[in-house]
Amino acid sequence: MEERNTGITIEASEVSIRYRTGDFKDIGLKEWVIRKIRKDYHVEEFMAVKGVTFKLYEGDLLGIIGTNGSGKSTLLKAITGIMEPTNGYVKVTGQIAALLELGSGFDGNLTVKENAYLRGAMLGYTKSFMDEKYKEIISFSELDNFSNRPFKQLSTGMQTRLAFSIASLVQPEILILDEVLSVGDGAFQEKSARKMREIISNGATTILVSHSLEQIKELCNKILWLHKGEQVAFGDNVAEICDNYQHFLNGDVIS
Ligand SMILES: Nc1ncnc2c1ncn2[C@@H]1O[C@H](COP(=O)(O)OP(=O)(O)OP(=O)(O)O)[C@@H](O)[C@H]1O
Repeated sequence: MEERNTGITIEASEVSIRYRTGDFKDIGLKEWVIRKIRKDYHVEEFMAVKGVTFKLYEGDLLGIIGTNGSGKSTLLKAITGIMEPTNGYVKVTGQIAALLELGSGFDGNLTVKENAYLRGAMLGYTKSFMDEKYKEIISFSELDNFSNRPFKQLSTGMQTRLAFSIASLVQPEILILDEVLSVGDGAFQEKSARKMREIISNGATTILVSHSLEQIKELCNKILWLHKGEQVAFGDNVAEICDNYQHFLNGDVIS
């Protein structure tokens, strides 16, 4: 197949990501001194992602699958720039709207409205833009009656709806969603899937981490399967890779 070079929005090349635990900044000065004296100071290193390589083009919707701890969220952190790859590189062309850990970027004691503005500011939206869009956000997330309630009174599903509504408000060039669409109820899942399709049909590249193979098959045109940080498969044969993964989960032997 002819290689297209234009329109690449995300390129991951041999990306490996290492976590270090127990080092100085993790344990603090006092514990470090004690462990040094006891000759019990070790830094543990752990490769969470190992040599992942893929390219995405405008309009691609990549689904990432893999069992717990396979490195999906860690890879997203490298794509969004929260973490630097230890080896390899990630090149991103375009503005990213990412919905990673739920609740991060929210303050439980502030109201829903104040949190919407706070989150908006974190995504780079101005106050006047938020003034203009707030009604749309609150109505899309079906939280019209909760505007002045403290954020901590919202259920996890409600929090997700708010976060999704804010992140998807503008037309991002790249949309990254980590396990968030499964949290809302069925009706909201449908609505957010519709919204995602709208964003994608306008040319955005989307990455979706999901444990729902049905959702991946329905939405994605590309798929990446990670296992213990390794790339088991990447391609556009979404149904086939999902089936192989299902066999793997069932414990069947794959020929
Ligand atoms: N801050 C950290 N320090 C050390 N190890 C970490 C850290 N965060 C994650 N890990 C480890 O890295 C590996 C990959 O974690 P990651 O969260 O990327 O997996 P995941 O595929 O997103 O899992 P899940 O499906 O459970 O969300 C796991 O073994 C995890 O324990």
